[in-house]
Amino acid sequence: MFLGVIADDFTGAGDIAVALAKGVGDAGGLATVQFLGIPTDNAPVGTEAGVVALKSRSISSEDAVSQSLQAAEWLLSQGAEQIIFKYCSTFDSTKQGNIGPVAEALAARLESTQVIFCPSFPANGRTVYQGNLFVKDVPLSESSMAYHPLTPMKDSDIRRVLAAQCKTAVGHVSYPHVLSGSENLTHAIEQCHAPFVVIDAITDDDLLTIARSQRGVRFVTGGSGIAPGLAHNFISDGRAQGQKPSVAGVTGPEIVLAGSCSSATLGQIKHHKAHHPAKLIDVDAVMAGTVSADDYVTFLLENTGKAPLLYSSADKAQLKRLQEQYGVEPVATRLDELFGEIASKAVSLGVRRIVVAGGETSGAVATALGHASLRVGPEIDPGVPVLSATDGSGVVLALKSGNFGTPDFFEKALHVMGETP
Ligand SMILES: Nc1ncnc2c1ncn2[C@@H]1O[C@H](COP(=O)(O)OP(=O)(O)O)[C@@H](O)[C@H]1O
Ligand SMILES: O=C(O)[C@@H](O)C(=O)COP(=O)(O)O
Repeated sequence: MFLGVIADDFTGAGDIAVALAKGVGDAGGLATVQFLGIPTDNAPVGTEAGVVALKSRSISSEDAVSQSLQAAEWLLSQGAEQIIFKYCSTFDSTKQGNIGPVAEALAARLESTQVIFCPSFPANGRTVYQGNLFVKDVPLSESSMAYHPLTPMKDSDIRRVLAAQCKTAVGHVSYPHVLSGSENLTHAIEQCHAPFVVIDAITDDDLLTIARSQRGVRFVTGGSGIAPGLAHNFISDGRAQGQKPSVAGVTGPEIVLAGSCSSATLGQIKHHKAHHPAKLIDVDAVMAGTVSADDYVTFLLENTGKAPLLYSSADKAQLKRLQEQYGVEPVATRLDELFGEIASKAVSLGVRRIVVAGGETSGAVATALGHASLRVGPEIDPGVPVLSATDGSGVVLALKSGNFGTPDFFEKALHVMGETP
């Protein structure tokens, strides 16, 4: 294993896994496997990049640090030379962290005196300029991320967001240094004299420059945007051959589950509902215990073949009412459990293709399904691959970050899952 990734949620893990597997242009990427939780066994022979998916974004900082350190130990034991801490391209975090505390702990373990922070992901409209994160043409704090159910992002200046989460000094390397090429950039990073360095990046070319500057660096942090270049470092050095991600297609019964309340998912639900059977989860009934997973599984199984959608997703006003009435954590936890239970019942009854919208929701579903690892297949939309269980169960998953994907994503995902390379 050349590269080891610790991802703070399951959709983010798939996002970076496909970026590493694709690499740069025709040169291809690394043989990448995504692990669900901290593995107990060795990685499959031939794994060049291993991505450990944690569900550590919204848990306590202590737990996030402890799990991330354990993941790092396993990756190091598999031979990983470079460790990446992958967080969201919108820097999703709570007031306490967990980006800052986890990065501090990993930097100490890996004896890194300087660490870059690079969430930029231009393919999905996330760029960083003057230390401020933009989502398409608006600052982060004016995007829908300001209303996220668990990690509302109210400040676009990620230098300030990071500094508030940790004791380590946070510096900044500005855009002109990135434009000046990787050698000059390396020098600018050193000159910054702060242990944590936020770097501006607007285009994919900028990310390649930044990735080149990180060749041989033991610890890097970022979104998935920087990953193709980091994979490419091993290919251009002649250490890996480069390959294209592919997995065998599956055409079995299908379901779509959405727990994300992000604006892209709300648009995808609206689009999908117009032509497919869809059911909204009655959150009040769930909280009162008057509906069960079985009720919803029945709806899904009655409609397989027609791409049935089950969703809890709510708009800003509904979300506010539900969270005020039941509490943010209790309602999210109950819905995550429900989605997990529904998915595992559906698989036991023959469902083989599952599309999930939402990072936490995907984490709950994938954990409930219990696959130890997933092979990375083709990319459906930027940052969302087909993932195929390696345990012979024939299950394929598409775990979509809330704000990723075109309006027709759900149908498209089911179609790509069925394609054989
Ligand atoms: N109607 C709802 N009311 C309150 N919370 C909800 C509702 N629907 C979903 N949630 C919770 O909101 C969170 C959405 O987060 P997530 O799945 O990570 O989506 P995203 O990828 O958009 O961030 C989940 O924990 C989910 O259980
Ligand atoms: O980096 C990204 O934007 C994604 O990989 C990601 O982590 C998004 O998080 P969710 O929307 O919570 O899935």
